[in-house]
Amino acid sequence: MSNAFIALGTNIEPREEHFNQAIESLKTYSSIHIVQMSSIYETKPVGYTEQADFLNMVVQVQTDFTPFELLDICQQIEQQLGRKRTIRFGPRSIDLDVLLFNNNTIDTETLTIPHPRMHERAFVLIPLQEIEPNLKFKGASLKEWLNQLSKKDVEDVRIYKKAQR
Ligand SMILES: Nc1ncnc2c1ncn2[C@@H]1O[C@H](COP(=O)(O)OP(=O)(O)OP(=O)(O)O)[C@@H](O)[C@H]1O
Ligand SMILES: Nc1nc2c(c(=O)[nH]1)N=C(CO)CN2
Repeated sequence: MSNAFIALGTNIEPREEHFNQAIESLKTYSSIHIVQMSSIYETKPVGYTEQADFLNMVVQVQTDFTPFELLDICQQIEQQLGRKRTIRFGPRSIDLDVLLFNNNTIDTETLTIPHPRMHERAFVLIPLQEIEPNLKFKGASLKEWLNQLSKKDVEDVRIYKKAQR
């Protein structure tokens, strides 16, 4: 069994429903077990700022799939939920990014692990820190990566719905 973290993002309504459907779709695979889910955070758009606020969260899964198979499943779920690719970093009904897969480093045309932009995204690091506070990647802890970000980036990530534990 491998251990992986997947980041979810949405900024098209019904946002929470998109998360619910994506998680239900992940659960339909007998080779994917959801181990932990973060709270849901409401976050200011990063990159392309003229768009609605996002909901973001991170889930930890155990899986028998390869990283490439897991990426493929994430992309199938995006398609099912009507993801359209128009503006880069623009609005989306759902985005599922594979953040980490065991301690693997992968650098191919279609898949990069660790996710190439995760270390600069408070909307990823904060939910990840909630469920796996001691995690390290690319030689630094989540706290160290977060300390590199601006105060505003961190403040722009707010709890929207606390996880039930
Ligand atoms: N770790 C990864 N997780 C998801 N997609 C990845 C990863 N590494 C590379 N990719 C590639 O990135 C491509 C673009 O992904 P996508 O359209 O979701 O980008 P985006 O959501 O607009 O931006 P970002 O990748 O910064 O979140 C995908 O087709 C996929 O092949
Ligand atoms: N707050 C926030 N901003 C973003 C997000 C996201 O998920 N949340 N995703 C992006 C492209 O992947 C671009 N900008």
